[in-house]
Amino acid sequence: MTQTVAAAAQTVAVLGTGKIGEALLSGMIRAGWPTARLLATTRRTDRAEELRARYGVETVTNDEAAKRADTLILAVKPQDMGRLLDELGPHVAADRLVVSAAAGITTAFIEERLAAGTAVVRVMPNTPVLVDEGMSVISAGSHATAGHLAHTEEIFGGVGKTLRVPESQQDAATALSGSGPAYFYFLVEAMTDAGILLGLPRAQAHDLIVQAAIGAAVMLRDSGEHPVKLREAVTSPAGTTISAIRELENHGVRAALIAALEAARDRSRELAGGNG
Ligand SMILES: NC(=O)C1=CN([C@@H]2O[C@H](COP(=O)(O)OP(=O)(O)OC[C@H]3O[C@@H](n4cnc5c(N)ncnc54)[C@H](OP(=O)(O)O)[C@@H]3O)[C@@H](O)[C@H]2O)C=CC1
Ligand SMILES: O=C(O)[C@@H]1CCC=N1
Repeated sequence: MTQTVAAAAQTVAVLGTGKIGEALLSGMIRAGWPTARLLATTRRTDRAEELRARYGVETVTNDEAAKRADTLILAVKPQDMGRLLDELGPHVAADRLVVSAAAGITTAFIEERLAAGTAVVRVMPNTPVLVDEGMSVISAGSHATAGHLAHTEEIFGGVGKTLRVPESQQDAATALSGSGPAYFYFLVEAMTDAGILLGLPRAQAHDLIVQAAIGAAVMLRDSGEHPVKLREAVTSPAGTTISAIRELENHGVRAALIAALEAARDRSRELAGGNG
């Protein structure tokens, strides 16, 4: 997908180019950002070499990224954020936009460690940005303007959908959307094991479940129907599906999912406190 990048004159740096940082970097390149306008930072030189070879982007130190980039996307682990901000603080001019993709880290946590008035935006993306089907949930910090939010949407909108929420909803959004893909992979893994139990070869079981997941996802997205209605259409009287649903209810799968997402939300809330 090649798009016109209105803000192409802007330089964007990804600081901490691991799994999500690389996914974003590759997505921005697919969306038409000139590599000359992108910078990446890493902690290890072998990782920097890998990124240069794979994408042709310049890799620099965190200080240099802070000096040269208009927008800094912070993609280190929440536990590394305090240290990174201590390192960056003196080098980030107050006219820069700082975007954090870290779970749990509040915009206030970042603002306190940067020059007064620096614009900060908090974003929770997810790994389907790798296939341009990401979801990025966006909240403004106290100095971020409509222009800063629009610029952030331009970056993340190139690799999927975006949604603005008040920052008070970010931990919940992280539980649903940031972590969300992992729950579906977990279900596919478990259902493939069930296929083995029922005597199917693993590859065939995998293909059947993945296609069921894709079909169900497209119907959920495109039909406009409530999931209950879609499930009822599969569930024939005295048939196979209701036998399975009874077992899911007997095993408390609905309650387990609610508890799981609540635990993810609570962990997100804890993470800003994990910086020392
Ligand atoms: N993975 C996901 O699905 C999602 C992750 N996130 C958030 O993204 C962030 C990163 O997660 P993820 O990509 O999974 O983790 P990774 O560990 O893959 O990426 C973090 C990267 O940051 C590097 N790093 C750490 N400190 C520095 C530093 N001071 N300077 C430069 N680079 C540094 C690490 O280097 P090294 O390799 O040497 O450790 C690592 O490559 C987290 O805050 C997470 O909450 C948000 C949404 C989804
Ligand atoms: O597991 C995590 O903490 C990160 C944040 C959302 C998805 N992965």
